[in-house]
Amino acid sequence: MTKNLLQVFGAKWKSYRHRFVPWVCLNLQKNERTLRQVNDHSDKQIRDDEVLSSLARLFSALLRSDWRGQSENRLRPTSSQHTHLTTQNAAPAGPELAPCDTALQTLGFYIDKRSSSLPSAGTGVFVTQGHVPKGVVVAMYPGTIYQADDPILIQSIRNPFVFRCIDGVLIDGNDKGISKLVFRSCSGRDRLGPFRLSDSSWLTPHLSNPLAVGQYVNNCSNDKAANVCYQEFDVPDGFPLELHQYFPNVNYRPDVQRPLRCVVLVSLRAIHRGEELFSNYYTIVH
Ligand SMILES: C[S@@+](CC[C@H](N)C(=O)[O-])C[C@H]1O[C@@H](n2cnc3c(N)ncnc32)[C@H](O)[C@@H]1O
Repeated sequence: MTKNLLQVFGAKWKSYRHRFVPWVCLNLQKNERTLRQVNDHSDKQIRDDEVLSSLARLFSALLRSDWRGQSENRLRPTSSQHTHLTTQNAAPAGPELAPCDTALQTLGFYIDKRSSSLPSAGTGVFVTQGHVPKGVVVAMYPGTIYQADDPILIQSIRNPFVFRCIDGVLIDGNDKGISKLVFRSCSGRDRLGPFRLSDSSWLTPHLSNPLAVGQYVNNCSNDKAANVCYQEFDVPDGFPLELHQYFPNVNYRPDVQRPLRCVVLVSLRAIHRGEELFSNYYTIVH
């Protein structure tokens, strides 16, 4: 009986401790070494231009394979608009492919949510097809972007999916409840003519951008070392307009005078098919 109670308490504690401030502070000290190692090596695991070109390659492939798509009411530019805005990355329409197959073809791997390999950790993210090389973008952290002074109190209550960037910008990656409603509403609001500027399909079981599951990556432990790290970047003005529809992020405030903040997860080593992704919740490289 006492053993059972201890087991239940232990499981509850393991899933709650990441939100318990004294525990976080203790572990920040423990994790300083990891942070310094990353910073000593170079400020970022991979350069911003590598992140952007990898995303542009995937998004272009998704657009091509979804060109005649019947999957959802995604707005597409007319052919004349596309000719006008097209980039070197956006080649003509290709054969229709499911987004996961497009990811596999373009990046050489595919990730998906599954029951975690850690007891009591709920859902995690796994490499389900292919092989991830070291130093590539593996996943994106979807969600609504709140500037440091935006109101987020109600959305943050009992919400383990709020990600804090170094400069205080927050990303709410919760795909349920009020967070879901807020993302949908902001995503529907922000359009430029026929173009959607963000992707809300991560709130459904059918993802248009298969990388948008980064909020489900679990924290590393003594047995399971981190194999991915978070890396922040801002989307530059020159990013092709027609590809914005695959960014799983949207600003909460419509009048934000700064580029869209995004967070990607970058591989720290080669990751093989069947392995679960683990990050360090207290290490961000910006
Ligand atoms: C951002 S969510 C990750 C997704 C989560 N596993 C789920 O199923 O919703 C963070 C929560 O996952 C759980 N978690 C993450 N890493 C864990 C670990 N190493 N051990 C136990 N629980 C963990 C904790 O409940 C934490 O508050």
